[in-house]
Amino acid sequence: VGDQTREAPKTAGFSYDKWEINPSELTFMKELGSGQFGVVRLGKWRAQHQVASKTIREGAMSEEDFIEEAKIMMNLSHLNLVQLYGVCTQQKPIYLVTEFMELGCLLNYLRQRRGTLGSQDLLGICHDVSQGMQHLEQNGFIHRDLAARNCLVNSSLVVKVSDFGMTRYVLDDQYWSSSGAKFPVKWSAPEVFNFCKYSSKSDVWSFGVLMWEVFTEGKMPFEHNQNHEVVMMVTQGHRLYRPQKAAPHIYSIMKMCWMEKADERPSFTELSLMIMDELEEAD
Ligand SMILES: CNC(=O)Nc1cc(-c2cccc(-n3cnc4cc(C(C)(C)C)ccc4c3=O)c2C)cn(C)c1=O
Repeated sequence: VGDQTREAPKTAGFSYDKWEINPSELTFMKELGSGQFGVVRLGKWRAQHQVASKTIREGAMSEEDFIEEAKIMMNLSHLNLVQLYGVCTQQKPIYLVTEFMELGCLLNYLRQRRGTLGSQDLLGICHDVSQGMQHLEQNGFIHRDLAARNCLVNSSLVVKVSDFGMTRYVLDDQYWSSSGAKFPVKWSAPEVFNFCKYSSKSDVWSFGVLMWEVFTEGKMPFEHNQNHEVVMMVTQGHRLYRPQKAAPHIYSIMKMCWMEKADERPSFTELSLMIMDELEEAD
């Protein structure tokens, strides 16, 4: 009975030996939106598993490099990382199949629920993200575009980090050149917007900005400033203000993430523990 009888591995992929998914076992339903690589749809695998499938628009991604990396990404499995289940590369366009997150992106979730979330809820969101990022850090994996827009929420209100490492495969140079209009300057550490020096410590800087997004319930960082002004302000030592919903202790965690020197910023392991302490303290 083919691989039906062989239990699929508990880890990421559906298929047994390869990380290829047989497209004939996928059915597509409603469109979820479109991102950097193209349209994303809700789908079903073997008629019962809900999945998200990302169609990769021609010319949007350096596909060979990605397919090489995909095997590694599929081994990154954690409760707070959106699981990559497999790829369909035997036809054009190729598509990626991932875990489906019912409530969509964290940024919209925060904006839609503005005023309804207590600081414990907000802290719980930050803890989820720090746990996922700790797993990436432990595996020497850098996200490069951590922000509330790149996190997703499921129906159990678990927050997961999405599209980690994917910026390396974006072909749109408006996106990845630091002077490009789409470059995420407001989430970037100084060593990133100056020298494109990425590390887990530059992800920590972005995590501090994500905490600020969470505690402002989805505000745009430096909302009255353009990217080039933010580069100057941050270089001169200016930082985002304390959100009203963030107690001084919480704000001090954000500020640690924004230390100018990367090695003075905490690790995700330390961040996770500090946030856990704040969560328990309030209980
Ligand atoms: C209602 N539920 C849902 O909508 N659920 C879901 C929505 C999306 C979704 C829908 C449209 C666009 C994008 N999207 C957004 N930003 C992206 C950013 C990048 C980088 C490279 C710039 C970081 C790459 C791809 C994307 C991308 O595909 C996503 C993640 C993905 N998943 C798994 C869901 O469960």
